[in-house]
Amino acid sequence: MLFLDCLDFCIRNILSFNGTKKVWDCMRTHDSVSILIFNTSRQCFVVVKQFRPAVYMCEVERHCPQVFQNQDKENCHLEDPLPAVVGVTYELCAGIVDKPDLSLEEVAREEILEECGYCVPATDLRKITSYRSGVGVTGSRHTLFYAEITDQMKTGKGGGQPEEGELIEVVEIPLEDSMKFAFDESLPKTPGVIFGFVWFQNNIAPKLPKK
Ligand SMILES: O=c1ccn([C@@H]2O[C@H](COP(=O)(O)OP(=O)(O)O[C@H]3O[C@H](CO)[C@@H](O)[C@H](O)[C@H]3O)[C@@H](O)[C@H]2O)c(=O)[nH]1
Ligand SMILES: [Mg+2]
Repeated sequence: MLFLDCLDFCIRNILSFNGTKKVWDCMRTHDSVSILIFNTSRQCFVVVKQFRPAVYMCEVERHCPQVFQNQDKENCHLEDPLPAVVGVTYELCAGIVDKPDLSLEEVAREEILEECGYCVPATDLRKITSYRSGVGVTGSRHTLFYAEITDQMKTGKGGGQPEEGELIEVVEIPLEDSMKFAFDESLPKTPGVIFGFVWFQNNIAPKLPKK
């Protein structure tokens, strides 16, 4: 049931390519936004750390493949479950687009406030680009924004909405460490973090005042 909470529904589609019928699992999901947040007061990125059930289950399969081999049997459970930390990833602040009356910028503004605690006017958000996420299964559209913040814009603690089951840790990555962080494979992260940090190096870093 854990996964079903995140989905509208899951269907098996029968498609036809060149006369050959194919069966494909698809999920219908909402579009989404994420925001590359840079704190100009302290020259650091603001990202979030979050437990992701899907990441956790991949780690369970990697470390304990027998769990999936026995999944049809009753009493299929791990004697010694992996710690939750194996399912925690570094991500950009992000949210699903599930309020039809809000613009993408307004959805992004709300997520920055809820998850990271900074109050940013929607008009200050700069669209970087949009792309297709999860092309194998969902194919939904993801729009990436850039926001600059200062310490003075902090109005709350962030952390997400616990009543919706969100448990989010806000993490700051100093600019000088960001490229090492991006390519350190021991720190699990989304492609959006890597792309965002590299985009910043190409588009924003050259214009920063020299120290
Ligand atoms: O760096 C990132 C960060 C997020 N995403 C995607 O962006 C989408 C939306 O982000 P998410 O943080 O999952 O959405 P929220 O709206 O913040 O939270 C939703 O998802 C949470 C986690 O499942 C639930 O707890 C909430 O109730 C539900 O509103 C998801 O598909 C993520 O995979 C990326 O592609 N790259
Ligand atoms: Mg989120």
